[in-house]
Parts: sequence; structure tokens; C-alpha cells
Amino acid sequence: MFKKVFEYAGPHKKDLYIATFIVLLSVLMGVLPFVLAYQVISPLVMGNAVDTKYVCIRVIGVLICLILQAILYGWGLDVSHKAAYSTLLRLRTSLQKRFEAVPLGFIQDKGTGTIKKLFVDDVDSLEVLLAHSLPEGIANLMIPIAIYVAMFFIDWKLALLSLASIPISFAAMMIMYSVGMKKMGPYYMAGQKMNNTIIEYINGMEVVKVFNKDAESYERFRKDISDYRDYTLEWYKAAWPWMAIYSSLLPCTIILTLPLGAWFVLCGFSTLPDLILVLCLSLSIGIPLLKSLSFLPTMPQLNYKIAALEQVLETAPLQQTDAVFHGKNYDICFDHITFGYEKSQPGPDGQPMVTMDEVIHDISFTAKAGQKTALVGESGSGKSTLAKLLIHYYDPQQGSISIGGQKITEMSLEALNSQVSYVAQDQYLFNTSILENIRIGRPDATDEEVLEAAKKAQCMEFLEKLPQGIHSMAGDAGKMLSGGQRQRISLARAILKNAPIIVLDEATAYADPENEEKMEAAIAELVKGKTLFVIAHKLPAIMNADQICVIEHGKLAATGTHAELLAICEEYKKLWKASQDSAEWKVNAVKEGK
Ligand SMILES: Nc1ncnc2c1ncn2[C@@H]1O[C@H](COP(=O)(O)OP(=O)(O)OP(=O)(O)O)[C@@H](O)[C@H]1O
Repeated sequence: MFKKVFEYAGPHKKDLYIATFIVLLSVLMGVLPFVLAYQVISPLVMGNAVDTKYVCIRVIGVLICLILQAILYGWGLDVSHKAAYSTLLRLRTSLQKRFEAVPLGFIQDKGTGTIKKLFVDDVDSLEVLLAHSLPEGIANLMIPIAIYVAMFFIDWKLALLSLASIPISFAAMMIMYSVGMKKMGPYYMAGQKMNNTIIEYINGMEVVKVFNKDAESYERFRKDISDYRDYTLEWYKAAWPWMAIYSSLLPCTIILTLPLGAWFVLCGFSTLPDLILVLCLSLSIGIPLLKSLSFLPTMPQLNYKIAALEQVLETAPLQQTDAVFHGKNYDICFDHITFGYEKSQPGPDGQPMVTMDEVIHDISFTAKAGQKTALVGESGSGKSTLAKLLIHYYDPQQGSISIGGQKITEMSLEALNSQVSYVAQDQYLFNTSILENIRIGRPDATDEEVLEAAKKAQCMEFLEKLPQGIHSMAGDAGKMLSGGQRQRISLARAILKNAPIIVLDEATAYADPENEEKMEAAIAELVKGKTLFVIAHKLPAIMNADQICVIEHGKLAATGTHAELLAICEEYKKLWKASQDSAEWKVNAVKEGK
């Protein structure tokens, strides 16, 4: 763990060494007064004469040592803090660079709370390690070691007595570390979950209030924060007894030295001056020893956090090149695609572990240029995942996707984006004017072109009712717009972008009948002469598609036209029947006035 952190420090490694050395001198200054005290006590006990000057010099020596100790300590920490915060800056910059390179899907899956926790809390917690644990821990540990070596030279029997409390404390420490590490995974995950839930709760406050969802969302909020409390307490409960044992035992360096040492002196095994010196030295190392280990309880947490950071820093970047799009046409080819979502969870050793949940199994098909290809299948069968693979949200584990013969991994994401418009259910409106929100589709479009796109997307009917029309702020207008109207704004974006390939992921899923009609008109405008890739639950909407791909549990069950699939594909027949039943149910419900 220390090695990794030193690696993060990069050019500031040198400052960390300097800080450690300065703190080491400071700890030494804390030990010297005990040696000076010995020089006064020993002659007194032995009945040797000491004059006032001899005592005064030692007392002044003690004062100088204490002043130097404080100055050196402050200086050492100053150097270590500068190195620590520069390292945190480096680490945050590396994280930011990694986040820029990894697939967008990876970022979305992590969740805002987890990402905030990584960037802010987890990186911040390394400050303790860099600014304190490393320089103070090392310095406070090295001095006792040096003193023990000296004690062995003075009298090895007394030195052994002084060491007696260490093995038991050490065993308690190891147990604390190992139980702490085992509980760390669930504790850390609970922290991540709580962060995500809090952010989701705050972001969704408006929906919560409008839809009276207080009880349900508050319940989840309450559960996640109480889970976090429970896991934290569980960790403390497991680790505290061992912490208590070693922190009480460790400083008791004279527990055996005093009684047995006195007996050794009486028996003539050791001399009185040696006993006094060993006692003074034993007393001097209690505090440094305890200080050096005061950081230990945080080590399992730090270890886990570093592993979680490492996992992100080692995430494979999205496979792309700088090349522009040079496909020979717009045929979209899925070639033996296998994909699974990665999940991070605590492994058996308590360290974070990545597992994979395969949801797409060896799928191959081609969506022909200029044609309409539809994906159908039960909920959870993998349709949206395939669409997200096409827009390069993720890299598949196996296989490739190409457009006009050029693999999407062999072009830049920008080049791919310029060829594909993706319209999904959840459309994000930025808090700027609606005009600018539509202009995102093509930043160099003129106001007139934006207006034209808005008209084609059937937006004017509701934009005209807004006080400032298309210049209204989306943040304010968003509250007055229905989901369907917001979707029409995103369709206007796509119309303006005018990309040759359109991916529609359940675009009309939640539209009411009136909105659906308008959206269908907007979509018809959008898809004119384009290569269309549609995911729809409503089968009647895609029955005219040139090709329908039936996805069943992540596998391609069949492809064909509506008529062909009705003849050959059981899964399609089932889906068609279900959609017919649901249409019938709606008609009956309307007739009965439900
Ligand atoms: N971000 C994700 N992380 C982990 N698993 C996911 C993620 N997104 C989807 N899945 C899982 O992958 C499988 C396929 O999901 P996908 O959304 O592609 O299905 P779908 O056919 O589009 O479903 P629906 O019609 O309900 O939108 C499901 O089991 C789903 O739970």
C-alpha cells in the first residue's frame, strides 16, 4: 500500500523523504530528555556528587530538546502536507484523465455519488497517509527500534524484559487488521450506496414532491443511511477490542522491566545504572510507539480505498483512434458481440473485486444502410444494451461493431457521434435556453436553422405558449413541459444534427396518445432517408420495418420481416400476441370508460 502511495507522489516523493527525516529528528529530540534525566538520576541514586552547574546544563538541554522537537515537528509536517496535497492534486488529475478516457457507460454505471466519493472523500483520506502516517509513523517507529538496539548493547536481559509487551500487542494488531479488512468491503459499499442514494434523492426532489413519492424514496434513503451506520458499527465492534488491547499494552514497556529488573539487580545479574538507563529509555519509547501505531486502525479503510482508486485508474480506456469516419456506406454490422456489465463488489479477501454479468451472447446481424431495423424482445433481453454498444457507450468483451466496414473502435468517438444520433427515453435538458438546448445538435447552426428543426419536431405548438418562446430557459420551462414535449426538443436536436444513422431507443415509450402522434410526425421527419435502428416495445410501430431482430435472453432468436417472423419465430409470435392483447385491453378499457 505504501509503495503505491509513494508512486502516486511522483516528483514529491523526495519531499516525503525529507519530511520523514525531519520528523525523525523531532522524535529524537523527544527521546533525548530521558537520556539527560538519566544522567541526573543515575549519579544521585548511586550516591555520586553532582553540582548545580551539571544539573542546570542538563535542564537547559531538556528545554532546548523540547523546543527543537516542536520546531522540527511543525517543519516536518509542513513539508509533508505540501507533498501530500500536491500528490492529491496529481491523483485527482489522473482520475479525471482516466474518466475522460473510459467508456461513458462505465461512468453512468458508477453513479454520481460513487464518483464524488472517489474524487473527494477517498482521495482526501490519503492525506492522512501521506502527511501523517508516513512521516510520523515511520519516524516514531524507527526511534524505538534504534533505542531497542542500544538497550541490547547496554543489557540484553533488561532489553528483552522491555520488549515483552510487544509480541502480544503485535498479535492484537494483526487480528485487528485482518478482522477490519474483512468488514471493510460491505462497509465501503454501504458508503458508496449511501452517497448515490443521497445524490439521487436530492436530484429527484422535484419528482418526489410532485408524485408524492416521499414515503417510498425516503424509505430507501433511510435504509441506505442506516445500513451505513450498521456496517460502520459492525466494523468498529469487530476492531475495537483489539485496538484497546494493543493500545493499552504497547506503552507498558516497564511492566516487566521494573519488577524483574530490580530482582536482576538484587541477584547481581544486572547493574543499577543499567537498570535506570533501560527504564528511562523504556519510558521514552512508549509515546513514539503508540503514535506510530495510532494510524493503524485507519489502514484497512485506506487499503480498501486505495484498491478502489486503483480499480478506476486501471479501467481500460474506450478503444478508439483519432481516425475520422471513412466507412464505404452506413451498413451497421454486429459481428459476434458478447458483452457483460462489470460489477465491483467485495471479494473473499475483503478487497474490491470485479465480476462480470454477461447479458449479450454472441450476437451477429447487419442493419442495412437506408433501411429500418428494429430490435424486439422481452424486457431485460438486451435491446438497449445493443443500442448502447452501437453508440460506443461500452466496448464489448468479444466481437466488433462496424459501420460501412470501419470498426467503431477504429475511429474517434467524435467521428462516430457525427454519424449517429441517439434518441432515448430520458433526455437531459441543460439549464440554458431551449434554443441553445436544440443547438447542441449542431453547434454552428444559425437561429433560423434551429427554429426550422424545432418546427419539424412539432415543438412550436408548445414553445409559442411559453412567455419567451424558444428563448425560455429550459430549467424554468422544463417544469412546464411534459415528458413528451421534452422528448420532442431532443428530436429537434437530432433533426438539426442530421446524422445519417438514427438510433431510437423506446423514444415514444411514455408518450400519451396526443404526444405520441406528434412524436411520430417528428420522428418521420427525422428518419427520412436515414439508416434507422429502432428499439420498441410497441410492436405495431415497427411491423413495417425492413428487418426485425428478435432478442431472447441476450441471444438473437431470429431475424426477418414481420410476416416472416410470425411464420417462423415462437418468441416473436408470443410478443406479437402480447402486444395484440394489450391493444385489445386498452380498447375495452376505453369503451368501459376506465
Ligand atoms: N448498467 C447496467 N449495469 C448492470 N446491468 C445492467 C445495466 N443495464 C442493463 N443491465 C442488465 O442487462 C440486461 C439487459 O438490459 P437491457 O436494458 O439491455 O434490456 P432491454 O431489453 O433493453 O430491457 P427494456 O426493454 O426493459 O428496456 C438486464 O438483465 C439488465 O438488468
